Amino acid sequence: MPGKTSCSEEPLQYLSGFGNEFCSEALPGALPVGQNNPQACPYGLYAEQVSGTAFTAPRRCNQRSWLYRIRPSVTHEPFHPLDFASEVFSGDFACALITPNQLRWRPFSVPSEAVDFVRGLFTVCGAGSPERKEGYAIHIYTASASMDNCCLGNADGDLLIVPQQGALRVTTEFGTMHVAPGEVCVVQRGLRLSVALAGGAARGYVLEVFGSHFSLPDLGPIGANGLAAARDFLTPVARFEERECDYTVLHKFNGQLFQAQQAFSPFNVVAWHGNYAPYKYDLARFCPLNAVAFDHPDPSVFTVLTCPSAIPGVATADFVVFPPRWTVAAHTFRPPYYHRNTMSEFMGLIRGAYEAKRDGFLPGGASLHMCMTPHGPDAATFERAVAIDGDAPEHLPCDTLAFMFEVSFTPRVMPAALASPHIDRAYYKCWAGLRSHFTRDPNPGAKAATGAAALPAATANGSVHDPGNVPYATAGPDENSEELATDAQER
Ligand SMILES: O=C(O)Cc1cc(O)ccc1O
Ligand SMILES: [Fe+2]
Repeated sequence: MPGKTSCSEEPLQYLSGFGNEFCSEALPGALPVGQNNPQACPYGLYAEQVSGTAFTAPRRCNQRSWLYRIRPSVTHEPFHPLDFASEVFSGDFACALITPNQLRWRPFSVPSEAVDFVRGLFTVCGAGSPERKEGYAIHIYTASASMDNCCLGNADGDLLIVPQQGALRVTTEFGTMHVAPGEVCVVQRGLRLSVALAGGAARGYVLEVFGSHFSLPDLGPIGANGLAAARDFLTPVARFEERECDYTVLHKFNGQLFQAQQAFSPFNVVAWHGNYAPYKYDLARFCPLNAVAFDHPDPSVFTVLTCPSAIPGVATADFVVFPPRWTVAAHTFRPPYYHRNTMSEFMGLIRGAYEAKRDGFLPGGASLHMCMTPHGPDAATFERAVAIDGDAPEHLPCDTLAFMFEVSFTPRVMPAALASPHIDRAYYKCWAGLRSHFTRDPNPGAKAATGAAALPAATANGSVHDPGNVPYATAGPDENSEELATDAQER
């Protein structure tokens, strides 16, 4: 292998803080002092700015970094379109499908053949347009191989990566991050990343936002502390390799993938400074706040990161986590309430079970509830929740870790996602056992009337007429038969 590799064996180090002005140099004195682009940079490096906001964005939200690198990014062959799997990995939702039905997918399977992070990306849904810099896309990745002399730069927006299985080693121009299940990372628009597997076969979720960047939510009356703390966000330190090789730069631009060759590794940044840099966060550090007297608060109380839209208080997308915690609300139906929202909700499960659905919603699977699509706890959860001692504190299992991408634009669903063999066409039946407990007695005594003993057992589907929950071309006479979805991508 020509060239030499620097710094590759050192343990990974991080800088702590959210949105800070960081400085990092892998060689002493590599950062110019007092100016950004001297006539000649230390060590003969090239200066390159990458801006994440308009030059003129207000100072409080202006983001940019300066990179000092061995060769500049511009040194590459022309980009050529790459059309692999464009029907499963996309940013174009014009032809995607609309459905008001509740959707759920069983865990997406990791391919047995060698598939890397980018080739294993599978778009589930999205809305808006990367071209207009508004909206988002939600993807699943399943990977069985590391990206090899290959990186991805995403001109379309920021990527929030949520590993569910298998740790990732995410190398960026700013340094390398180890991101295990239970942690998340953000790689912003335009910053190149190469994903290596650091824990075997990998599966996880990606939220891509086309407009603004992620920020920490305001805490309002909560005060100055709680939820995600700024100091728990970790940005990698500068770390470079000087490697001449045949290198492939993948570039996603307006939803399409392009590829260019260059003769060196792009991870050749010896020093950098600025506030536009990738970061990771351990969800175990999230400090949840919740009801300590009664009633179930809205899930926004669990917001880790928010990507604001132009409308105050309306996020393009919120990243919300449901962590292990005590649930103590008295005389309260403790699981999520039944609801219909103007925002749409994509949910994933990193581990354990989710409080509203202990069955059927599995780690590595997903659910999607559209704008005003009714949903809530399944029948078994309802029965359990009304039967328990409503005042006794309960600790939700320590291994539970569900999350939600709560989005404003109503998503369209990719045809391949609807045709996926993992789609659970019987999902709607989990609510079939929710029967009427209505009585003309205004005070029937909550437990006696609605407790588990008084309820008819939830039938899985028995007497319920099956109208077909997902009326698409791919739905056959037996909607639960996986064999029917022969044209679906096995992801
Ligand atoms: O649908 C869900 O399970 C997510 C959710 C959780 C909650 O505690 C309240 C509302 C809500 O949408
Ligand atoms: Fe919900």
